[in-house]
Amino acid sequence: MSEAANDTMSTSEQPIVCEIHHLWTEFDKLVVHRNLDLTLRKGEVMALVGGSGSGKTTLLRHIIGLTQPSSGQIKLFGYVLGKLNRDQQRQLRNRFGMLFQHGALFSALNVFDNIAFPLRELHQFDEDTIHLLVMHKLALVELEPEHAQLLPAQLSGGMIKRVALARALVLEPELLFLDEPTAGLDPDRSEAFVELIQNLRRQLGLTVLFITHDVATLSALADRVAVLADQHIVANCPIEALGKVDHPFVRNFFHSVKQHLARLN
Ligand SMILES: Nc1ncnc2c1ncn2[C@@H]1O[C@H](COP(=O)(O)OP(=O)(O)OP(=O)(O)O)[C@@H](O)[C@H]1O
Repeated sequence: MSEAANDTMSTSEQPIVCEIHHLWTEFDKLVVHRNLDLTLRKGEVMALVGGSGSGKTTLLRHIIGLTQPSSGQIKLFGYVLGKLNRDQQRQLRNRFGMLFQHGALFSALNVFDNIAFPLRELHQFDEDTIHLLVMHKLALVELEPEHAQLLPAQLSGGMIKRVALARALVLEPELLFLDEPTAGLDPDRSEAFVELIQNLRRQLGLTVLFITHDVATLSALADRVAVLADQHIVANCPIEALGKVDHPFVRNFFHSVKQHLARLN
């Protein structure tokens, strides 16, 4: 269980941040989501797990409004996606940050300009303020000021994730989405990145939804685990409670979690 889990035992009384009802996604004849429901509350750190191709990234893309489901409803902070005017969309967009699996940094922009990008798009801040905000976020993700001038091609995998995280945090979002935050990192870097997210969660009180295949990342970070299988959420509970769920994917998955926890003890 994550060390922050005790602090969030009362999250069942917290406001709902993201609510998904009766969601269907179909690509031609392929049904990816069938009547899927999911609720995420303020302050929760939820892992979304499922087999390869089960529809995790597609779901995340729907939640952040990059793509639309075939039917069903997604509410973020109480707003129904698809029913917002441009201003509301922009305001909503500024309340969450997204860390894409491979960082999705702009290769032609240096670290500073990558992190500054969402700020400059707002047209609200002068360059002195942007400088302060960017350098603050760089320090927050434990990178050095001199890293600001480097191009993405000059960064290690772990540094790319940190810069992408700084960019995701630059507008001070309440909600953070992470797609495979530790994929591609060696175990040491992966552990360091998990620690960074734990620290940020404590400092910023973030709500987090993250996709992972990595049992170590999941065990260290998640308060709850939502399991996507058979086109819908078959379990949504604290890690320990997964053992009570009678589903073949969940059984196998829980077995790997237990093995991991046994290795730690
Ligand atoms: N735009 C699209 N058009 C057609 N099929 C798609 C599209 N996007 C995703 N799919 C299909 O939807 C299914 C779910 O894909 P998705 O990437 O969401 O799975 P995932 O659970 O994130 O997988 P992984 O863990 O391997 O990253 C896959 O079969 C994929 O091929």
